[in-house]
Amino acid sequence: MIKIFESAEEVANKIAEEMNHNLMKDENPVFCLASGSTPQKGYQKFAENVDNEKKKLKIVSLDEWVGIDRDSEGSCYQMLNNDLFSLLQLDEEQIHFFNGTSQDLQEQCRRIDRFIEEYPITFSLMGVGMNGHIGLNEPGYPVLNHSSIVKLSETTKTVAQKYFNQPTHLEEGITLGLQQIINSKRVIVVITGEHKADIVKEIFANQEANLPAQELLGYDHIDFYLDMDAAKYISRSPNNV
Ligand SMILES: O=C(O)[C@H](O)[C@@H](O)[C@H](O)[C@H](O)COP(=O)(O)O
Repeated sequence: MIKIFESAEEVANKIAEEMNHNLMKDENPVFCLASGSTPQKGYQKFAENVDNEKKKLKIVSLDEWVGIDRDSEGSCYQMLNNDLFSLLQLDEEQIHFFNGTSQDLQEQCRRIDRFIEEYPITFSLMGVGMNGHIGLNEPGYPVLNHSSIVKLSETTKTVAQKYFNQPTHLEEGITLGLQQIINSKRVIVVITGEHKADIVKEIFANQEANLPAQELLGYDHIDFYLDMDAAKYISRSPNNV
């Protein structure tokens, strides 16, 4: 389902509601969460109202920049830590993240893949890149079944500079495979802001575009939540399209 909300604020409320619902309903909740700007407010709203149920939560890494230390500004870990983990005061054992500075990145992939086999993802929240990427599954790659090291597109390298406080050299990322995200029990994909309106049009109106985000269309357990700004070329009113 594609649902269009009046504002980004309403999308943030929906994110918090979905997270809360999925935390309560599963005995062993395993969340896979995008970092980045889109879900920040939703995470904060979720953190404001969550109770002791958070103790049963496990977090599995979606992606990380290769070569960027997890504790440095702009790493995927650091963004999620600021927006969610620290607010929830999660224990270190609850968080299972790729280490982008490891000497053995393949082992990082295998470690996270083993974790997912043991603890299947119950809830994934994805953003969409300006080039239609999901996690760091970039356009041009086949649908990946496992965690992988990928070459970043020029768009991703440029856009990602907004996360860093100084120009940062990025070439590769480590990411869950698109198929692993699709295999989650429940997935929501969140897109907000006028700057995403062009890519939204491509995703929903250009079947030839071959974008990673398009691989998530057509599943009953995957919903897309957009605000009116992002949806401006595909709809004139808040609604389902
Ligand atoms: O940051 C991440 O963890 C994801 O890899 C990435 O896919 C992100 O969700 C999009 O690039 C959108 O980013 P914004 O929300 O910052 O636009």
